[in-house]
Amino acid sequence: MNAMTHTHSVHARDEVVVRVTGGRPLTGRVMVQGSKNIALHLYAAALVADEPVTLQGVPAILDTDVCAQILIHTGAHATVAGDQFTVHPAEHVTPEVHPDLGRRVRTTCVLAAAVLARHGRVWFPRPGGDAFCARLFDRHLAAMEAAGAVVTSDEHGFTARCGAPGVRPFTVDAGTPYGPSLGATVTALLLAARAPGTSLITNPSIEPEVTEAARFLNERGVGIRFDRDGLHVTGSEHIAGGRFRVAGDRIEAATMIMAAAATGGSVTLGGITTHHMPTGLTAALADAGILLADQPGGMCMALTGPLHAVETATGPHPGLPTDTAPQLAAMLTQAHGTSIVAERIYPRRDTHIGGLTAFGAAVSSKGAEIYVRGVTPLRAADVAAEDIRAVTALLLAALAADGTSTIRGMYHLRRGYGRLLTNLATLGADITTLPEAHPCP
Ligand SMILES: CC(=O)N[C@H]1[C@@H](OP(=O)(O)OP(=O)(O)OC[C@H]2O[C@@H](n3ccc(=O)[nH]c3=O)[C@H](O)[C@@H]2O)O[C@H](CO)[C@@H](O)[C@@H]1O
Ligand SMILES: C=C(OP(=O)(O)O)C(=O)O
Repeated sequence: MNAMTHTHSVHARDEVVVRVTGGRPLTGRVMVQGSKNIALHLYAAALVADEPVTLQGVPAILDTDVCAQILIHTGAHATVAGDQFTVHPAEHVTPEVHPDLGRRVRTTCVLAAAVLARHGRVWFPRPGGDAFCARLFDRHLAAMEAAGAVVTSDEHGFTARCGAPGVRPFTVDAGTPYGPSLGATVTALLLAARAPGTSLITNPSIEPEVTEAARFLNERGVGIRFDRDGLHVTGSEHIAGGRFRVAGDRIEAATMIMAAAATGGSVTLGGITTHHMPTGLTAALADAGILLADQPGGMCMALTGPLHAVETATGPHPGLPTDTAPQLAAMLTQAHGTSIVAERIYPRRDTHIGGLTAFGAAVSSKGAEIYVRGVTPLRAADVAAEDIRAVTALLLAALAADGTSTIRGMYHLRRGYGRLLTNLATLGADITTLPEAHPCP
């Protein structure tokens, strides 16, 4: 019998609204959670192991709960103890990614690749996650086909099936018109990890999600070498288990730094160092007037003076992460001058603009570019967020605004942040959560 202690119900979208009274500088020290996106890719990587794997420092968020249930649905035994997630390989496998839960998270294809790598066949639905624009997954299917699977689609999803003896060594390109695909690189890594021979992934992503998944596999017997041709992966017949720690969440860290900067405060963060922060992010922050420095057990930030406008663009690691651009736009409402934040990973990612405008921000978009004019005094607003980073951009605006704001769409926050609201309150934010009032029938 599989056992799991849930921190969330994975089925109910039981909502709360958040009330924020802005205008208080955020100051103090808090811990960042383990990285959402690294953890989610490691949940998939844990499925290719032949022995129990314990992931330490797992964030208590909806997406990790959903992924845990997906692993259990495949037949794996999973337990949670505090921030540790342990998965034991399945004795009796159900080679499918749960049809409903698989539509809730983005890593569906990566999870499917792990099942295919171990068991030679899998069914999976179309991936979920945020829907701010079309998010393609053709390179994931290409990797499965290159590894010898025949991939067919039905009304609800896809079947990938290899002949005996399962996945074979392959070459696949992880490049897309928007740069290397993070997810497809991990999909290819997991397939190659169990293929008998050496595979080559050309144009691989080098996001921390990839390098941590590669380190996880390498420590467990998979040969991994990176050179100018790409990632060379030599599969292993036996992939060991054991413990692996999830790195700190650089996106949550960036969010708290920007919230502190927008409110004229200063924070120290435990569980993360400047080494975890991509240089594209630290450069944009430095241009805005925010400096980061390591401290024992963490990192601190300081403002060099009033915030300045910046011109920056998201990009592949170590560029400015796309997952920080909405929060950056919110912070830049409090910077002097006109900023431009261009989105280069997605054709469009601007669901935060409407909400920021409701706070009185002078924000607009033209194609993939977002323009922010500051300094604009923000006023309280009643807004709803549509996705995970838009919700934190709106929270950040509320923290900098005059008066009490209401933010809806907390389902998106719960997907990726386990204790952001608690952390912000510890730093001095005036935040309360209330059950959402439902209209009378
Ligand atoms: C490189 C990068 O910054 N990746 C981001 C991407 O990861 P995620 O893994 O979700 O997305 P990918 O890195 O695969 O996608 C990057 C781009 O490539 C395109 N694409 C992707 C796969 C594919 O098969 N074909 C294709 O064309 C996507 O539509 C997108 O425009 O979104 C996550 C959530 O916001 C972020 O945490 C990641 O940092
Ligand atoms: C968009 C994000 O998540 P997902 O890929 O899970 O939708 C994100 O982490 O910013």
